[in-house]
Amino acid sequence: MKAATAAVMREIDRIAINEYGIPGAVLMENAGVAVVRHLETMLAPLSERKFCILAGKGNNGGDGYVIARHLANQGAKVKVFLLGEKAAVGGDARLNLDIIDLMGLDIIEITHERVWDKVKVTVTFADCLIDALAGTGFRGEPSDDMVQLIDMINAAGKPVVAVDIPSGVDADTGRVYGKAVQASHTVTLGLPKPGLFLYPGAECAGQLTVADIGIPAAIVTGQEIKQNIIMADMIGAILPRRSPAAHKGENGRLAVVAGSRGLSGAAAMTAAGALRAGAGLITLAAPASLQAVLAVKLTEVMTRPLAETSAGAVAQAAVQEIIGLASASDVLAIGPGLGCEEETRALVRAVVAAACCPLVIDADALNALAGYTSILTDCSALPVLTPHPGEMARLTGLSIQAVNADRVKVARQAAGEWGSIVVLKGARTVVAFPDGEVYINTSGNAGMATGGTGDALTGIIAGLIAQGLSSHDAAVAGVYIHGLAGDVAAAAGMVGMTATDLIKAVPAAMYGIKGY
Ligand SMILES: NC(=O)C1=CN([C@@H]2O[C@H](COP(=O)(O)OP(=O)(O)OC[C@H]3O[C@@H](n4cnc5c(N)ncnc54)[C@H](O)[C@@H]3O)[C@@H](O)[C@H]2O)[C@H](O)CC1
Ligand SMILES: [K+]
Repeated sequence: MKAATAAVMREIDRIAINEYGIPGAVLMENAGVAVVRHLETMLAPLSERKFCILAGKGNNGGDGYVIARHLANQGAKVKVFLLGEKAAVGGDARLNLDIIDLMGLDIIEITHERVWDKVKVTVTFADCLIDALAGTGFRGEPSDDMVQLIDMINAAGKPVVAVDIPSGVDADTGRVYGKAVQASHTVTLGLPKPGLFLYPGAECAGQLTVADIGIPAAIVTGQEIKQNIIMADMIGAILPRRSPAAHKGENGRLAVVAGSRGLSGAAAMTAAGALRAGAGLITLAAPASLQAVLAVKLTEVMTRPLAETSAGAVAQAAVQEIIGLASASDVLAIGPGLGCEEETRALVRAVVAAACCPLVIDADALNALAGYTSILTDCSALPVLTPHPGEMARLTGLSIQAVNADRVKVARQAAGEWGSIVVLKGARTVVAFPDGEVYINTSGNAGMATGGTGDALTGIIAGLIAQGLSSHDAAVAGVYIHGLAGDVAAAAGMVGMTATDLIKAVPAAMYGIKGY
């Protein structure tokens, strides 16, 4: 599903109005009617309900006046509070404000202190609050009076339906600079906005509905929209159907270079993730002293002992063997549990520079690339990097806070600079491509915030590449399947679920998407 930033939505709006001749008031009418239809599904019969509509001075408020008119026509009790003066409202919003004024609806301007008591009483006795304070036009920190109103809405304990986006949430980034409305439902207009899927905005949106407001489809398809939301149907179309006559050699050869003394689990989970994602033949190359334990842990995986340092990490002497293994493989996953010895880091850089198969680079291999990202642009196939925010901070020189403040922007910039696919992990993983295309994941849960889930993701993405998916499709499908497997595992209890539980749930997640 495509998602529109505020600027893209404005442009789509502009084309609909100026080039197709659809009056802005018609779009606003459609927007308001779409919200009322949603209210009917929630609160019928509307004639028995009391609504409090909190409107701003912009077009989001305009949608609110349309909603007020239709609710009043259906016999509902409606009070409208306007955050500002009527005189400050212009354009299509003014048109609709004037109509409800003529209808005799109660419109109260919040312009002086005395009004606040009235707001409080209305909010307290309403069955539902409509948040039409601000939408895509909202910028920065909310003003003091908006904060006061947001606090009142959030404290009311009532159903709150946000029009387009909860007020206070940045439509592009999901950032909340001060306070934001905590909606129970959001009806977003035309196209969903990225900020509804990225935290903390995603948490403010509640149950999300995308409403058609009559924008010609050709306008949307004609736009170069680079932001996408990953949903199950998209992944269903990506995943190949396995031939009934398939044999293991057709499902790809995959090599994993991972592990060091004390970190054998990371290596095992990467290989197991690939196995459960359906890879045909997997070779796990790890320091020689780990081979015996890994062979016992992973019955179906072949193991390859590598030369090791005195501390039990992969030694420089293993470089040719790994490059040879990569040549005989469809994909190489490298990094989990490799440790932080300088010798191993140099080896990682040598392998990344020389390997001629697609790479999935994670964990300690990413740390090895800090300061050396120029190697990535010379890789023969577009490498997939899977940093968590800490690794991303190390690679970019930004703070973790700065990475998380605008995950889409940071991932996109890195993907462009490094000529790589960047999978920035975390709640709502972002997948970014060098051409600026971005995918935001929607599956997964907080139970996945536990050791080993990142290793599993590396294995899953590599396992999909092994089966013939492009690195592009494997990255997008991999993050969704990984999150969905987490959701399947969490059904038996979210807190305390392990990466191994997630890995075991990968086949069920894929079955849910594709039916195999
Ligand atoms: N998607 C569409 O095609 C349509 C969208 N519609 C609705 O219009 C809004 C966007 O309207 P716009 O006039 O551009 O801005 P907003 O109403 O979202 O916001 C302006 C409003 O907010 C106030 N404001 C902005 N920042 C702050 C702040 N930091 N603190 C306090 N107040 C702030 C500003 O003063 C204005 O009052 C879109 O979301 C849809 O809901 C159309 O109705 C139909 C077509
Ligand atoms: K809103």
